[in-house]
Amino acid sequence: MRLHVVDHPLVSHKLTVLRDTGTDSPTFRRLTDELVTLLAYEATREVRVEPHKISTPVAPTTGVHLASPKPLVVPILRAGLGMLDGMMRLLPTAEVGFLGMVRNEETLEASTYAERLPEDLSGRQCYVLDPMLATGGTLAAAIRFLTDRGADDITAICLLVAPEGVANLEAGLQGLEVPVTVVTAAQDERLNEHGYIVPGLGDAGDRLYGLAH
Ligand SMILES: O=P(O)(O)OC[C@H]1O[C@H](OP(=O)(O)OP(=O)(O)O)[C@H](O)[C@@H]1O
Ligand SMILES: O=c1cc[nH]c(=O)[nH]1
Ligand SMILES: [Mg+2]
Repeated sequence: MRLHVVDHPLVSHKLTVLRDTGTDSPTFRRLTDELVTLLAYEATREVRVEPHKISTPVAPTTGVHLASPKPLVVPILRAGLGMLDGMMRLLPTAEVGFLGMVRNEETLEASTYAERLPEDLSGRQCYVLDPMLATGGTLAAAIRFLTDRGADDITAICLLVAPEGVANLEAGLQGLEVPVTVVTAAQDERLNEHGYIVPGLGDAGDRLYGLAH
């Protein structure tokens, strides 16, 4: 597994505002959207393209366009939904599949409550969207879903990751042939005793979609 921490002052600036307890839900949603677009630029560096002939007003030429089959974008509900528009801004013709997953806050085990993905993902590049990689249980389960259906290349975009979650994910993916990359704005210090990322930003789903404050 490859971990890519995007090192850019604008990413760090926006992330700092996002973390702040004083940032309200509308601002949190807007910053998430902006951050995802910046991360998506890095995450799509190896998106597959194929040659494409066009004519400019001056001359014929050969450029590229997205290869077929088109990439699949998979937001993990609920919090990953807040990342979808920022991703689709860069990949407007991608297909979108959905996974609904929730972590039990006592056991920290992830379970799946909704799934709407194409049956056959053979040869597909997949982009998984989830703001938080904490224990890594949710992302590991999502990646298994996709590879079980034939996905052959997976990139996850996470706003924040915890070192423990990265290590767990790496261990959980042992033996998997499919390349997996995680692109993130920051790797934080650790998890606390409740499985929350420290310093983190709190509960991403609540901050995106919970009661406004
Ligand atoms: O790495 P893990 O320890 O599995 O935790 C990370 C998961 O927890 C959060 O979702 P949550 O379960 O809170 O659901 P929500 O998006 O509906 O708030 C987050 O969006 C991740 O999906
Ligand atoms: O810090 C964390 C950990 C899991 N889920 C969140 O939303 N935040
Ligand atoms: Mg949550």
